[in-house]
Amino acid sequence: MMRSDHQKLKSAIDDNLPIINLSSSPLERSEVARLIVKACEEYGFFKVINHGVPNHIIAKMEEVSFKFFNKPVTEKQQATPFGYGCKNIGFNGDSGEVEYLLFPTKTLSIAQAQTSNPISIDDDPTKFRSVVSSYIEAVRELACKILDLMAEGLWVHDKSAFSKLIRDVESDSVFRLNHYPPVLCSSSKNNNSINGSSSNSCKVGFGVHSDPQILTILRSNDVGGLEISPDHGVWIPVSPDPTTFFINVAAWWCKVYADEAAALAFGFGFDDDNVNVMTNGKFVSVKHRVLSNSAKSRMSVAYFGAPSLNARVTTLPELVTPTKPCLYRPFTWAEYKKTVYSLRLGDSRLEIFRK
Ligand SMILES: C=C1C[C@]23C[C@@]1(O)CC[C@H]2[C@@]12CC[C@H](O)[C@@](C)(C(=O)O1)[C@H]2[C@@H]3C(=O)O
Ligand SMILES: O=C(O)CCC(=O)C(=O)O
Ligand SMILES: [Fe+2]
Repeated sequence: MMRSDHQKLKSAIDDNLPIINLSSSPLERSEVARLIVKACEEYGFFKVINHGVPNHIIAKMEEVSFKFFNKPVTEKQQATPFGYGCKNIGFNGDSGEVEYLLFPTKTLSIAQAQTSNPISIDDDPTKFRSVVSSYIEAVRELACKILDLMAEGLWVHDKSAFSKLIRDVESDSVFRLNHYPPVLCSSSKNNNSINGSSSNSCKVGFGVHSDPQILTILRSNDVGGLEISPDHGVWIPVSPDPTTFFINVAAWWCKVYADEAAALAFGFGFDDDNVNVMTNGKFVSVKHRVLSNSAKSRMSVAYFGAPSLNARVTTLPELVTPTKPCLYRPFTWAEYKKTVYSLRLGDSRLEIFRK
């Protein structure tokens, strides 16, 4: 990372995370778009206020999550076609002090169709589905609003170029409810602690990773634990704020769209001193993790907006010039996803797609 970038980051950290106010007037829209792009450049992570998601939808979502995680394990395991998991994350040996419900958003329509096979997820199964459907619809709108502003801030010709990927009916978006039960921090050596050392260390709820989709819309209850690492070796605790949403930008999207978009928009070249995955396009995808709380349960809800499996991800034509060629070969979301799911949480995934 260049020295000036490093300093910029440090001063921004002291001022806390970027906060984007989405209730701006039409006149302020271009300024909001600029601030979003700046936040993506410096952190790949920001929080939004005045987001427009109705409080009652958020409150109901929290209520049904709480109710679900309070059920006996055997009941939670029967929550088909929704995928319940406990401690094991993914298929390659990652684990954490977390239980979760994870499913593609399309599952809801499948569940709707399976009326003969009721889902034991709520005393009233239709309530769970309708609460989750309304929540997903609302956060998808929020994601689209943000993606449109990003396109605007990057001077991309087609302002809906990004949002239309997740509006697609075949979108491969994913929804996840996480519950981190209270776990005592250990003062002895522990295999599942942050560093495995003998210091007073907290257990890992969700290990270090970056999210693979286009954009993540994350909300939690008022219990902390989430930490982000905008700079190697630096971990910043994110104060919980249940009235807001936290936004995470994914790495592949940054590379295929934003590398050149951001470079052109901000006058940075690809031949800067440190041409690498994270800084190449000046957008970053933040590494994050969750540490368990020793006294309270953390609950989080994440919507991971993704394109359809066969969406071909290429650089937008207006952003390619003879002197700013595309650095990565085009790939489909299916190809990228397959790679991601064959790897561990913290593994790096993008080099495979370099030209
Ligand atoms: C270990 C893994 C879990 C994960 C798939 C992966 O192979 C690597 C990425 C992980 C992640 C992180 C963000 C989301 O929570 C998630 C659903 C995703 O799309 O990628 C998870 C995957 C998972 O839990 O299955
Ligand atoms: O629980 C959280 O705050 C973060 C969860 C997360 O990073 C994820 O589900 O990918
Ligand atoms: Fe994540």
